Amino acid sequence: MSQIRLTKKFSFETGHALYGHDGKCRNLHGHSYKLSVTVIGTPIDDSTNPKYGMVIDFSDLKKIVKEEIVDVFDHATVFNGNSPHDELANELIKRGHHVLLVDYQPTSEMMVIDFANKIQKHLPNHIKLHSLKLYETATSYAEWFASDNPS
Ligand SMILES: Nc1nc2c(c(=O)[nH]1)N=C([C@H](O)[C@H](O)COP(=O)(O)OP(=O)(O)OP(=O)(O)O)CN2
Ligand SMILES: [Zn+2]
Repeated sequence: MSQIRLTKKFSFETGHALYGHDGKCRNLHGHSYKLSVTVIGTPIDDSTNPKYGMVIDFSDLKKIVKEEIVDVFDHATVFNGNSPHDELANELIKRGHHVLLVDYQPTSEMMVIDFANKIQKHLPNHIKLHSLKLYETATSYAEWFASDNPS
């Protein structure tokens, strides 16, 4: 049976600041992130299986990505918890804001690595994460490919 790549697209609005950056991105600002998630596998060959002909039901892929990424990052502000921004973040959390303290600099590169790890943990064994593409702006994106990152 052929290997097929399947892609679903997501979007979410997230704020961030790059502590120590030597340009405008050190300031608190936000993006309308666009994330494309591509998995690879063979379509189910059992006509009695309700998922017959599918690599993965798009709605099952959506559930994983929504729970792990979209619902967590949407309308949140992401700060590098390993930087002095942790003080500001903790003050915002105390005041009831949706803040994420991550253990990395929240660039598109580092976010796409985090997302790959989160998605991989929830995929069934027979389906592999092929790649992720994360648009931070209309003209800037980071990509993660499984083939570039053998485990
Ligand atoms: N390698 C990276 N460089 C930058 C990142 C990043 O995540 N990885 N992030 C930023 C800023 O957060 C922000 O995304 C600005 O990006 P930029 O493409 O410079 O945005 P512009 O609005 O200037 O885009 P134009 O389309 O060129 O106007 C900075 N760098
Ligand atoms: Zn930015």
